[in-house]
Amino acid sequence: MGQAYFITGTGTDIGKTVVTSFLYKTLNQLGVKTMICKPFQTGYREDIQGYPDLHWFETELGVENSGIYQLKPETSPHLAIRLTQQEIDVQRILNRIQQLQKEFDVVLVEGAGGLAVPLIEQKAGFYMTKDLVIDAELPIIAVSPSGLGAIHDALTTFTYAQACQLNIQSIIFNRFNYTNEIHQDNVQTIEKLIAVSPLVCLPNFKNIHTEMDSFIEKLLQNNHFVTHIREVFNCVLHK
Ligand SMILES: Nc1ncnc2c1ncn2[C@@H]1O[C@H](COP(=O)(O)OP(=O)(O)OP(=O)(O)O)[C@@H](O)[C@H]1O
Ligand SMILES: C[C@H](N)[C@H](N)CCCCCC(=O)O
Ligand SMILES: [Mg+2]
Repeated sequence: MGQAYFITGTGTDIGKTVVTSFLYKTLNQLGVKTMICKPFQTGYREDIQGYPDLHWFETELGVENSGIYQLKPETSPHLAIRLTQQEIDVQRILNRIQQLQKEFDVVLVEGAGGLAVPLIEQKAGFYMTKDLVIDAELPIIAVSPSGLGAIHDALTTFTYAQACQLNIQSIIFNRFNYTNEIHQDNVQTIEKLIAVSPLVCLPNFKNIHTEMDSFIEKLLQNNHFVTHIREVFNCVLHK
């Protein structure tokens, strides 16, 4: 039986899909049978005649059927559901994740937006992203930017996760500027504040389509990284 991990972040547009793709490629390189699942995708895009994350996973990684619910309005899931009157069955999501865990060693489940996002508005209140994480019993991998403002965003996300008694397994920084003092200090300061060591700092790729593979190739020669990713993914790695 494999394990699913929830990929969340400090907000929308911060790189969850890019990080999910990075992890998918890296784990596959390490012989780990990996799949991606995006339970809620909002924001239909006319230019691609589809949904951005699902389209990315298909065109960049060849991963099909990563979605469960797609909603056209480019909004929070709870509002898109209200606007479209789409029926949502949480059990369908839980069953899909369960089924994928039977078929794969690792399942990367990407959230919609940041961690504190409402998914479904119910009479009794909101079914939040954290409720899905709890119901599906998922450890979390958080994605954070590293530039100015990242300390607040990362710390509030982690504090919210702790308040919800969620397990933050690891953090990955995105669009990291290796020569910038603020970026360097932010990563160190955030690590001190949340006591979770970053798995990797992804650079701001000039051409993400061509540069990520060589970045991963170099990284896999670093034994410290391979040991660390082995720990994060609970030694499901075969090699
Ligand atoms: N490290 C990076 N290098 C280059 N481009 C990046 C990087 N990270 C993100 N991007 C680009 O920034 C945009 C937002 O990234 P991404 O789609 O991964 O965000 P997201 O958090 O998944 O957003 P959403 O909340 O909509 O799912 C995309 O166009 C993506 O290609
Ligand atoms: C449309 C966007 N790209 C994401 N798919 C959904 C973002 C939800 C954000 C909710 C909020 O924090 O206000
Ligand atoms: Mg995304």
